[in-house]
Amino acid sequence: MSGTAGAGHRTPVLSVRQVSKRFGPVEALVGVDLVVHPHEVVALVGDNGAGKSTLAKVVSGVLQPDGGLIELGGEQVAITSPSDAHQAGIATVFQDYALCENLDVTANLFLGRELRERTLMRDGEMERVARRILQDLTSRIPSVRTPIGHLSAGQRQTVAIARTLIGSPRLVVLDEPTAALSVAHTAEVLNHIERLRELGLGVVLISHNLNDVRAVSDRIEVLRHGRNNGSFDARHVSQEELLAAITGATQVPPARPLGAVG
Ligand SMILES: Nc1ncnc2c1ncn2[C@@H]1O[C@H](COP(=O)(O)OP(=O)(O)OP(=O)(O)O)[C@@H](O)[C@H]1O
Repeated sequence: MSGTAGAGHRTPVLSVRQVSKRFGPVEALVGVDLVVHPHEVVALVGDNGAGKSTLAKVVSGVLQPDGGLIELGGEQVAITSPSDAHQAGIATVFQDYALCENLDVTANLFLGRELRERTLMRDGEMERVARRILQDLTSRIPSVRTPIGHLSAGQRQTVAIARTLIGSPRLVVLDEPTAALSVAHTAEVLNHIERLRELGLGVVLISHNLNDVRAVSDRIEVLRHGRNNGSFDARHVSQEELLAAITGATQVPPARPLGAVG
């Protein structure tokens, strides 16, 4: 168990320590830890209601944790809003993609962050950056001027992922990026995730699809009932071991509180 493939001794891009979040009587997260290094894809898996999306929302500033701490690049931060998260270099793709159908690829990539010279939009520059980002992802979208409404589900996911590369991201969080995609489109999205790793980013991949997760991640973190329930090197873990951790057939002992000794 436990692995940090490719992580070496570098400072983690993200360290979540003992984070908790409660919704009334529901303990969505209880003392959860999550560490992601540059050049590392960490998958977050777990059954329905395990707390995966809640953790993604805490890291991306959509929700505020009740306890625990978050470090970026080794420094403790308070991420009090999505715009805080963006400024800190955290980009998240939620399941709804949040794209505008009637706008083209370039306009969607820069939505709300358009490049301007005084009041004029720098269309040429935005198109140039859009083309470069799509190239970086080895995307097959034919033109950055294509309206989103004309793209396939897989291409829309590509645009949503490409959008994370606007600005200076260091961590990309993807919530179920291959749900509802065909086999071919899934392969394309997994390829984009590998490109994000090659570009040096840390990636958190939330997925129910264990085949996808094992294909692309370095490490797999299991959540169960809002708690960490196993950390696995993706190269060596078996499907059975993962399923056992997800379903609770194997359980990890409760984490020791921060600062505890002995
Ligand atoms: N806004 C909310 N209000 C109340 N309860 C919530 C809220 N968001 C999540 N929960 C509860 O918190 C727990 C964790 O939910 P979460 O969506 O994080 O799980 P998940 O692992 O992402 O599940 P799924 O795979 O089904 O999306 C669940 O019991 C869920 O019902």
